Amino acid sequence: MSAPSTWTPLHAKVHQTLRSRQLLPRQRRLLIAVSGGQDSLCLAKLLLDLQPKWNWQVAIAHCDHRWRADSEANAAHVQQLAQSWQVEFYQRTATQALPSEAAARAWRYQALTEIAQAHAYQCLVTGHTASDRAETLLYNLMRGSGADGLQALTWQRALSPEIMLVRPLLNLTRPETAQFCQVFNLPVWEDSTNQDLKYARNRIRQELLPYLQQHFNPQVEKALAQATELLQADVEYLEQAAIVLRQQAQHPSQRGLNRLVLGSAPLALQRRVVRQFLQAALTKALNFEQIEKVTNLITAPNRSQTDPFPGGAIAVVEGEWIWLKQL
Ligand SMILES: Nc1ncnc2c1ncn2[C@@H]1O[C@H](COP(=O)(O)OP(=O)(O)OP(=O)(O)O)[C@@H](O)[C@H]1O
Repeated sequence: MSAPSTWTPLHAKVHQTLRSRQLLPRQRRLLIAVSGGQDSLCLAKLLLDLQPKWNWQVAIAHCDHRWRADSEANAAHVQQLAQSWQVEFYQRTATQALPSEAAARAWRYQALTEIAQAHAYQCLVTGHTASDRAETLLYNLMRGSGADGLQALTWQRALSPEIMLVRPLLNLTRPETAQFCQVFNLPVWEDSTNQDLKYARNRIRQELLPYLQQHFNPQVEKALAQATELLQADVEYLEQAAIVLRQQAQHPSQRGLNRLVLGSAPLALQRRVVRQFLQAALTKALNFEQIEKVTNLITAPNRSQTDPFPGGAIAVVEGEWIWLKQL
């Protein structure tokens, strides 16, 4: 596949991470999501260089959101690079306007998952770094997320029963990927929207983080990425404990929660059980206030109830039970 190249400390670091976290097992079919930016080029080069050690089958996918005037040229650039590496290349182009960053992201993950499904790739691999983690943590903190929102950007998560999303570069910083690209002379495509300060993420990257670095902690990105790592382990543990408690508290009809069982549990678990219960029953993500109203019913007087949720159900106290009822 790729020409043998120098083995750098970054190769060793990623190889070690893959081993210790068992992120990309041997012989898997990997679909690498490449935007053309420094992080995903660094990722693609590293995985191609490590490929002989792991016997993966590797391909590259690019999504053209058609957001920027140069997006077609960007896609062609990535295609050419894939060709020069002699790697299978897939591309999707948006057919309708994507009105926001969130819409673009949702479309991109959908498109990448479809490619992976159609061609039996077991792992979709992205170039998210510790710097992305630090930015996401700050962004979510300012929106009032709980631990679950703060632990965003996990090393891996299932996109479907057959496909894992894997992020092997979460312990590299953006300066490290930039340097790597420079050393190997990788043709990075500069995304002009990265400079646009109307996007909150760019302001965090270009204004907030440099400020924190200068005035508080030169290693602030690493520190924030580490905080994410700690939160992730806590969230995993709490979610597991909540699943066990929910099994004890939930009525077999799945429409009721037992207040006596929940009453003696810590608030952190009560909230999680209520959220899991509501999400399963209403199949909608609910906001903090809605979850809080049901959690308060654990100790509320008999006959207390909530306002209707989207879809028209309410939660009502009847003796030792909280019931979800359709109005
Ligand atoms: N147009 C694209 N085509 C293919 N892959 C992409 C594209 N844009 C981003 N990616 C993948 O996603 C990774 C993260 O990119 P970026 O930080 O720009 O996206 P984001 O919108 O912040 O994503 P997320 O919500 O997943 O954090 C890249 O390293 C790359 O692997």
